Amino acid sequence: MQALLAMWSEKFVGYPDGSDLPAHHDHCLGCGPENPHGHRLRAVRHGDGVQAWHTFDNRHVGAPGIAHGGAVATVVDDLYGFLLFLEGGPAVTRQLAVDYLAPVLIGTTYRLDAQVARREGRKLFVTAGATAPDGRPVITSTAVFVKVSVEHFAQGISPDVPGD
Ligand SMILES: CCCCCCCC(=O)SCCNC(=O)CCNC(=O)[C@H](O)C(C)(C)COP(=O)(O)OP(=O)(O)OC[C@H]1O[C@@H](n2cnc3c(N)ncnc32)[C@H](O)[C@@H]1OP(=O)(O)O
Repeated sequence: MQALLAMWSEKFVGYPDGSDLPAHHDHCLGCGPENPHGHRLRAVRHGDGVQAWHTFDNRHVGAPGIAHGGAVATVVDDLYGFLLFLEGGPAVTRQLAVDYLAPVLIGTTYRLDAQVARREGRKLFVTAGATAPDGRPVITSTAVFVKVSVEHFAQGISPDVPGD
């Protein structure tokens, strides 16, 4: 728990516009560099939001040549997680909606953007989208994140799980 507290306090600091944002942790399915099944999403601060460029590979295939919808949702959910570094503290996904406007193709690089649309008490209402190289939107999303204390994450800590 102490290590977790230390990790959070190191990461929830100010990030200038355009700077790289850190992974949530090394084994995070969305962005962890040590997760062999993960997406290794990298994101930067972009104004008051976050931006990423992402390419799905054959580990994430659904229909041939097309990214699995769940994989796309994972990346969008994790992208929202980068907004929390700008908010200054942790929160978790309470509700996530994804509109799939067009197939997300394996091997194509998409631009993803996310921002906080509204804050209400402990809730963050966030929006995101992904754009194809020709500028077409391929997904849009909304979500509700709820701010939590670091103690929330103690529920998942086990000595047998890598990264804990
Ligand atoms: C540092 C983070 C890394 C980010 C990684 C990427 C993101 C993730 O994968 S997070 C992991 C997945 N998410 C989770 O595990 C969260 C599981 N859920 C929980 O733990 C709890 O529901 C928790 C702590 C969020 C809130 O619990 P609880 O305090 O009982 O409140 P709950 O009844 O669920 O509702 C919370 C608020 O959301 C509101 N709410 C719920 N659904 C909706 C909705 N669809 N639209 C609008 N508001 C909603 C509720 O009305 C409530 O509002 P208020 O604060 O005004 O009362």
